[in-house]
Amino acid sequence: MTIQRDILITEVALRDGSHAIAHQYTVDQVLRVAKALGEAGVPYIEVSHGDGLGGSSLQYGLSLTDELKLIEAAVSVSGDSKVAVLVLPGIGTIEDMKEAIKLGAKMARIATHVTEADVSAQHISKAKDMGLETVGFLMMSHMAPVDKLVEQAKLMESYGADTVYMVDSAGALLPHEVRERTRALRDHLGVNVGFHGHNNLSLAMANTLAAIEEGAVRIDGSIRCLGAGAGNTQTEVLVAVLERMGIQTGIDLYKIMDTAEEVVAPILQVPQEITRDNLVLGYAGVYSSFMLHAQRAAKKFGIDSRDILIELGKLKVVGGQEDMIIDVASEMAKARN
Ligand SMILES: CC[C@H](O)CC(=O)C(=O)O
Ligand SMILES: [Mn+2]
Repeated sequence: MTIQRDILITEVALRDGSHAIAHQYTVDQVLRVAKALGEAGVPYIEVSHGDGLGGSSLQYGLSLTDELKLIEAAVSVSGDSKVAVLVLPGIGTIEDMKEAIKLGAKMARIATHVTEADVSAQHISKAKDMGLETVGFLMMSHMAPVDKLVEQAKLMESYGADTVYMVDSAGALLPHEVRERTRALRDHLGVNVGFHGHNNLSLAMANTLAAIEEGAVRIDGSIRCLGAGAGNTQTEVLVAVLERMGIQTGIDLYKIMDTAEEVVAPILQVPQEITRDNLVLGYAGVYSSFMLHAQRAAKKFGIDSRDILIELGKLKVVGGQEDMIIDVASEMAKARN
């Protein structure tokens, strides 16, 4: 039987959520979550270190478990769901993708800063050659004006991406900005448009609906908001809202709610809430994945983590510049003494 899906959801808790739990996923947790997501009918499940394949490092945070073991575990229990991997050129290599394919990964999402799509050329074309469904993932999309975003998305399309995502990494975009950007992408691309939000300003759902209304057909969610910062658009809530709107996701509402409550909630180290630090991520336009790093630096140097995040926002620090968090905190501590 073919399942009707108007919108294809990629569940990112087993990748983006890795940031929220300091990359401490165990094989057992991944087995339980991926099995339940598969049974609920989630079409795509992303599994990798939070910063993508090869991300386990002192700079980004060491994984408790080798991500290849986590991918293998997810593939073994996820049934008809496809397992996806995230790859940031400069961190994850073509060899890493080959390993993931051997284990059964079916989709690669190649992520770059919103103005640096050119560095994705080789990864996107290789991923396509190797038979993967391929997504271009333009992170920190709030940092580029609409025409720049479109230009960069077109580059990814030209390299062979099947879908290009606007990624609101900081949860900083407002609904009218998402609307305008999605419409422009829709007007200028021949491939699917996707949206990945973060809930730091409590706008992930509103932004997701704005993106869908303007033609986005690929949407990311994290179950129980298990994503970086305040998490992403909450998958089980999104399924319910879309069902009310008559939009089919092909996901079983009761099963995804049960997964959230019984399988994912016990994994959370703290509830995923819009804490003051998460709010500041969205307000200042800072990478959601910087949160735990900033909190650690705040503790070490005795600085208010909000001041560090605001300064990082002013400096327009982007992914890969995690070392700047320590620099900023130590400069602030020096200036104070
Ligand atoms: C550092 C990679 C990042 O977590 C990817 C992502 O989900 C985002 O930019 O929001
Ligand atoms: Mn994210």
